[in-house]
Amino acid sequence: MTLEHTTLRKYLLQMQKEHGLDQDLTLLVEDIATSCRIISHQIRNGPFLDILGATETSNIQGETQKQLDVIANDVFLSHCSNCQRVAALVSEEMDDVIWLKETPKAGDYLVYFDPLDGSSNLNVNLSVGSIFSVVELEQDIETLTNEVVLLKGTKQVFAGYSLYGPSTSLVFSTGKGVQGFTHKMGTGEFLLTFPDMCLPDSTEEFAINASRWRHWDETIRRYVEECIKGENGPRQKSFNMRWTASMVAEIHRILTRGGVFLYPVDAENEQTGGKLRLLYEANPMSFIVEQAGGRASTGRERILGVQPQSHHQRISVIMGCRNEVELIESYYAEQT
Ligand SMILES: O=P(O)(O)OC[C@H]1O[C@](O)(COP(=O)(O)O)[C@@H](O)[C@@H]1O
Ligand SMILES: [Mg+2]
Ligand SMILES: [Mg+2]
Repeated sequence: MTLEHTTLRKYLLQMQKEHGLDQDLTLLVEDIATSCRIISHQIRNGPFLDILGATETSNIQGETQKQLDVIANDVFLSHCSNCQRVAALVSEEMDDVIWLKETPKAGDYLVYFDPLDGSSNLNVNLSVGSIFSVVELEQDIETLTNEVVLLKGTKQVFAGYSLYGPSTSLVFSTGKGVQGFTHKMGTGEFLLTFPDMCLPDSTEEFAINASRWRHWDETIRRYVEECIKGENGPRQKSFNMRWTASMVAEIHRILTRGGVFLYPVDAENEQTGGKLRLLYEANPMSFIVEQAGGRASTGRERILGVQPQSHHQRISVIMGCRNEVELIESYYAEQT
């Protein structure tokens, strides 16, 4: 049977049958897909509902919340709590871990999410997304502490994102490659439109917020400078650059046509460890990128191997086509 245009339900059932995908995880993935469908609808009707603006509240990271950050968070909260195996939820928009079980057991799930990524793009009608990740507990838990949710990205059993662009995409991995679905207007189904998404090893496109040049360390400056020098520089080829200020849009473009994405730790953000959050931005995207054949690194180590220290921890992020990420890692190795 060809998988092309298979519905999400059919794909998940096939994964259950052929790869032993857990039935509860299947239900959770469907709840996540429902959340994305609802959020997509809210975003597309945002101007009518007058919900594109800011709230008067800030999240734990000190960022002003958009109304849709809060709405999207509520949607994820209510739908991801449906699955009986979910023990806890961790969100960019919530200060604390939300515990759904008092005594979680081995096999229960922890769900991490950035309900709306790139939300500064909302009121200019550019792409935003949601990012999500699921980890399975390896042991029974007797005391509920934040340490319980501080698990390495290598422990993820599912990670994905939804991109609310010209169409709504749902891209995820259960550890068996990366599958891209598109929300079909009219029926509301997610259909498999981009099976087995793969990254090429090389690229001629990079993505970085170049306005931060003055804050970068010498490795990042060297890498970007060499790209910009084009055919006559050490790379001997011409590079293109993109920056959409939405990690989801950025990674989706890279999965589709190659590239490398950088949001490195720099002199301005080093006190917090970088800009992007490890548990619900860097880890899920690293899982996807690795599953598509790419590489995800802090510049000095594999992101998925980093032991989290706190649930809103930030980290340096360099991910995408393997050759570029390895080149930057080799530059960092030379620096020390
Ligand atoms: O505004 P900057 O510094 O370019 O940062 C853009 C980055 O910040 C983020 O928007 C952070 O995500 P949130 O909108 O979830 O806070 C990334 O998606 C994006 O890569
Ligand atoms: Mg984000
Ligand atoms: Mg966000």
